[in-house]
Amino acid sequence: MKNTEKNQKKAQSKSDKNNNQKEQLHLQLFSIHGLIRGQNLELGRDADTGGQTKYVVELARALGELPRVKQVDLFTRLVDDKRVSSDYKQQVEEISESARIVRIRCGGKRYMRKELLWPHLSEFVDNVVRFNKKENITPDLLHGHYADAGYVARQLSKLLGIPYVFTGHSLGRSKKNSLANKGMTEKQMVEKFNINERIQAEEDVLRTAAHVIVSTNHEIQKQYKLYDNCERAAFTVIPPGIDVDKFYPYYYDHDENFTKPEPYIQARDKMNREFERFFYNSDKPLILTICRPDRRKNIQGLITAFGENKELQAIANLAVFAGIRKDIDNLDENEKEVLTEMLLLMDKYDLYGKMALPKKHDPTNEVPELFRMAADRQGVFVNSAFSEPFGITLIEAASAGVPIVGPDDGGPQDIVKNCKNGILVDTTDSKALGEAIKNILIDQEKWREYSNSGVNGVRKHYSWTAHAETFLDSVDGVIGDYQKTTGTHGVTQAPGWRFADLDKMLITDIDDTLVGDDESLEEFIEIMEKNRNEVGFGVATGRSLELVDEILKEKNIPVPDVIISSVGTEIYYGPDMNNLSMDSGWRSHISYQWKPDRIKEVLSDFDFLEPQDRDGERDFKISYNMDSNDDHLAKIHQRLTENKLRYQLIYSHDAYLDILPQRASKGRAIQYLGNKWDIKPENTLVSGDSGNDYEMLYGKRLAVVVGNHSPEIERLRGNRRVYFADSNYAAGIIEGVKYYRFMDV
Ligand SMILES: O=c1ccn([C@@H]2O[C@H](COP(=O)(O)OP(=O)(O)O[C@H]3O[C@H](CO)[C@@H](O)[C@H](O)[C@H]3O)[C@@H](O)[C@H]2O)c(=O)[nH]1
Ligand SMILES: O=P(O)(O)OC[C@H]1O[C@](O)(CO)[C@@H](O)[C@@H]1O
Repeated sequence: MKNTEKNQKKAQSKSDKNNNQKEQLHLQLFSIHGLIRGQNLELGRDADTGGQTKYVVELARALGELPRVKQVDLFTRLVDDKRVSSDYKQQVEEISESARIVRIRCGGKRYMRKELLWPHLSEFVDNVVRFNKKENITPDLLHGHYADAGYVARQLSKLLGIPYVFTGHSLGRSKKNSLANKGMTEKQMVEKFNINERIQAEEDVLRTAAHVIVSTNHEIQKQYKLYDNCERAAFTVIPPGIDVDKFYPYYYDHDENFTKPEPYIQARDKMNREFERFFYNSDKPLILTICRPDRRKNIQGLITAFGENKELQAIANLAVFAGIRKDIDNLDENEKEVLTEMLLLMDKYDLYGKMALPKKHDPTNEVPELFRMAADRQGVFVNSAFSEPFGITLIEAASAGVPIVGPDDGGPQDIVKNCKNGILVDTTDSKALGEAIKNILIDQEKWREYSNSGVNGVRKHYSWTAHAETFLDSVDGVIGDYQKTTGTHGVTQAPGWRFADLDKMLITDIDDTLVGDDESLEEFIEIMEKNRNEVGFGVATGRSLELVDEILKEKNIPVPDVIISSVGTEIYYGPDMNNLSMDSGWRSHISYQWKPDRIKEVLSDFDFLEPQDRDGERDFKISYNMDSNDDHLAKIHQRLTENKLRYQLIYSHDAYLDILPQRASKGRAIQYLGNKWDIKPENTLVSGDSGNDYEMLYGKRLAVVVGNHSPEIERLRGNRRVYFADSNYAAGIIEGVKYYRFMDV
């Protein structure tokens, strides 16, 4: 299908969608950290696998069940690492008829903690763009989960012209405050958690997301209120749901007509045996906690509360399920600290025989069963976190019929208001925590009341089906927002609208290639415009963006679809010269090991280098004037390598020296564009005239060297995919276009 037709159809289908609410939707969810799969989630495996992991899988399934939804893609990171299951290296995993997990490469193959993923997020964005183009998908809505996926969804939204919504799960500013209260310095937080980048991403998301979905009102009032852009965000409160079939009430087991599923029978048996290993008397009421081994969960507070309260120790046992571990020594520093402190406290209060710290458990069958075991033993579930954005464990406990004790800060306040299933306390006060637990344990009537109303409250307030329906209702208007960004010809400013359908592009150098002869330039423009629907038009030049603008205006050249400027260090998308969008993925790609200040510093004593005026300098280009002298170049190379700096030197016209990041060049920028938008090198025609075009002309692309080329480019002659035109300037490009039969002439 011709691209004009494709674009029209696409615009038509989008406007149909806006008019016909019954049109089926394609939703894309993002939760980057990895270790997400359809079955047997490894919750609590580490600090990054917990409530959010479960939330996104269950949300994807629930959305996929709605009649109005055609497809849900849940994107996460592809991990190919012997230390984790091979399930995580499968690119696509169907998790229901209309929902699937799509795994995307970014930052190599190894599994890594989420804070280390920030430098690689642009790669994630680019690979999603490519995946969608290959699969011919134009999603209707993007949904980022957690700050990093918020960043990804925002970038995709800009590139593709599609609205996005955001769910935070846990917020950087709250974490920063709580770490500061614990005595951590800002420097440590930046080093360990990349906290400021995360907070900046959250601020940006609040400014630009179409909706911010939160689980509770408290999240808005107490957590998002800490953000400068809070007032600009459109919040929607929708609590998550729970699988009530899995977390069924404990008393079902006592009904002779109920057939307990086999996996739960086995799970109970196994957990009973586990308790036998730890407890003197494992029939005593059980104080249960299940959480990630994260300092914020304040497990130490709970052990202290139990340790300090002899009465509590006399009436109950404490079981702490804090993730899964083999060897604490091999864990990440934060988890290691939490677990070590737990063991030290157990020893300090001599809790042997009264406290269990099992090394592993299975979140799929054993966790639901553990809640029921706690209920059967007339126990209590405790979430002792300092604060909790929501607290899925509290609704799991409610659903199974265990009363709860939780923090009087955050989501638990909404949960207890709805479910009336327990007591909230200041969890930093270990005495109060211990007393609250004891008060439920010793009061049978209260226990039963909390247990029953928890079971009923969860079924009334926390359903994934209701969540998914409310979600769709609230984003309905947003999906219609396409039109707001639609330009006069039905094409939006977002490059995705143009590039998602393009299979071919022509990219040319400007000076002495595209311009030089006005007559043939005019002819070239005519040909290009005639083919513009099928073929993207780009320029790749040493000029800065401002100078590109100047020459385009001077020569009446239509605004290209893409401008690669400043020797390949910047990529911009048209079509509106006053509103170009920069490719931030490219920016982030070339920023790798780029240390401009350090470069300037180590070269500062070379008096043969004269810095060019500030106009010549860009974020990714340092420019000097320098007389021709081989010795000078050698000295610069030596100085930069001695200082272990990564760079490229481009010396031109025997006068100008540009120092660029190692990864930047016109050729690599074109290759990057081809990869991102899935345009094959064989469908990319490039043209140039001089030495600084050499690297973009060499390779698999269809290259055209214009007749008026400089001698240094002669070395390309004889290459299969390099055509040397006889004609000069734009006429040479036209000759090359004809030679390759690249487009209608
Ligand atoms: O060793 C463990 C630890 C946790 N879990 C499970 O993991 C989930 C934990 O969820 P939650 O209690 O909500 O805590 P977080 O992991 O901290 O989740 C974050 O994201 C959730 C979803 O938005 C919010 O409810 C939380 O407040 C927020 O901190 C629950 O299903 C637990 O049963 C296990 O199975 N085993
Ligand atoms: O401590 P943080 O960085 O706020 O993150 C909380 C973590 O808990 C999770 O719920 C784990 O699934 C994720 O949201 C996140 O990885």
